[in-house]
Amino acid sequence: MSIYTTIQNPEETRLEGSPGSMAALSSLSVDILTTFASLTSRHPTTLRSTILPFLLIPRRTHNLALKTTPYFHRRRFSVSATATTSAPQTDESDLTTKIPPDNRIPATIITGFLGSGKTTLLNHILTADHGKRIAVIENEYGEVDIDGSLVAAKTAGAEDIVMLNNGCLCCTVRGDLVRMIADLVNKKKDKFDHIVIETTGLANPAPIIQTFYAEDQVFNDVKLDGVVTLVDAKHALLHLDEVKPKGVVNEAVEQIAYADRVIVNKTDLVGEQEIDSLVQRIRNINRMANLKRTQYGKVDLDYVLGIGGFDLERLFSTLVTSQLNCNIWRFWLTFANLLRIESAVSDEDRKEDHASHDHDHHHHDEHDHKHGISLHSQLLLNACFGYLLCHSCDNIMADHKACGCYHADHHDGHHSHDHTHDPGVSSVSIVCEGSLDLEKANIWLGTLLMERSEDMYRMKGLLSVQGMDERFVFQGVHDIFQGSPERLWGPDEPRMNKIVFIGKNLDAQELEKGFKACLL
Ligand SMILES: Nc1nc2c(ncn2[C@@H]2O[C@H](COP(=O)(O)OP(=O)(O)OP(=O)(O)O)[C@@H](O)[C@H]2O)c(=O)[nH]1
Repeated sequence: MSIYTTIQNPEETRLEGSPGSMAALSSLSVDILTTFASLTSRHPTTLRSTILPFLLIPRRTHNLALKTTPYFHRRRFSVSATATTSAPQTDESDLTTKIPPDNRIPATIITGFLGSGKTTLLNHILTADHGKRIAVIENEYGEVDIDGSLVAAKTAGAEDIVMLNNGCLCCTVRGDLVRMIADLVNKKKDKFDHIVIETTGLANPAPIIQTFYAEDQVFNDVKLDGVVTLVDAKHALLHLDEVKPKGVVNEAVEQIAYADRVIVNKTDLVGEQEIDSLVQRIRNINRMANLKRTQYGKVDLDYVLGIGGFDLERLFSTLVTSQLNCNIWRFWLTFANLLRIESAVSDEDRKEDHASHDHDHHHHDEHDHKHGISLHSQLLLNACFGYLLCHSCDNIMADHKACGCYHADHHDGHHSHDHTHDPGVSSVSIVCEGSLDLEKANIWLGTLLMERSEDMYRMKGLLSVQGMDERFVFQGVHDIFQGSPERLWGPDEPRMNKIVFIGKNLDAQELEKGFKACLL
């Protein structure tokens, strides 16, 4: 039998053609979800082509300002279900046992603000003894590839390292990511068991996550396993507290909001109290992710790989299990609520509300906070159901143009994505031959950072230093910088300097002039 329902409002759900008794409704809801869950896991494509298409087609209708209007699209849900009202469901029903395994390749997204320790964690994963064959996709913000060579140099573990340097994964090179994953799968499927994607430090993870559900080429072969977010214990608050202009995304907040696992890294650089207040701040943004404190990204690998954070089976079985005793009205209500993607990101009121909660639960912070469905799962449903969240105005809409805040600059065809990065933040890359006078370079950098360390988010370079046979790796995050010799220069290798600065209001000419003045 078919059930048709129109969701108008979470408080006002109407059923048509359904049996009248609550008991019947209750078992029906289970049947619907069983069907849904098994279809989801067994035939991801089938699910999308038989059920979701009905739901996927975005309609240019209303502008849904969730904060002010508790209104949802009128959307006709059609779900086929065998309404076996005679077989009563029990609380012990274990729906997950009916779900066959999902054999798609798992993918992990490593994200975190600039310099938080993503590459350090990646190297830890790649050099650890886990028996997994890992393909790596690296995305760098600057035009010059520094991380790629640092990862490649240190690892024997990676099956494949592919670089995406010509833009940010969350916007301009999303298409490249899709092609790259499709390429990896088509040509080397049997050569790796896991894909790890390191985003730039300025990536907004939401559109990257959506790629895993919106693109058939990816969805059919790869499943998103989890989002791991690194947080720099010393500098994170600086970025989390930064007030951005309306419509500009705060990437540091977004990265935490979408995490399954948060790693508070660099705890050696700060005291316990600072870490505690940072953890509290993180909890205000994301109460559901697991959290660990570390140095140099040293975490157990099962904390970051094989998380199962985005399993559709898990999501739907959570829904089912939580609804076993409830009637179908409540089921739809829950479902409707899931579509209500609430931006944890800029809701200062909620932050206040949870401050006391976080304080009370302080000692449990780093353990289990899974009392609900996480933001990424909401995003998953969001992706499945064809809604988009506009970060410019916090509206949910069926397509970009349906958003009331439609602006050509961020919704146009060339640069269409649902967020805008801070235009004041940019990168300056310098590539030049020659050898550096290390002492001069030290003085220049020291002065630069004394004057501008807040604005200087990240510096990294592969340098040729006078009198040194090795490449010199230079790393800087705000006021902390360090350098060390790496591998030997090759006999025929030109001694090129490559250095990238990322920060706010950077003056490219001034930086280039300063750097070149340190060359001999
Ligand atoms: N003191 C300290 N330094 C760390 C720790 N983890 C990483 N670092 C250093 O921090 C710097 C940045 O680390 P990366 O791993 O390159 O950071 P990232 O997030 O990949 O940087 P981007 O890709 O540029 O955003 C490097 O110099 C690391 O050695 C830590 O726990 N403590």
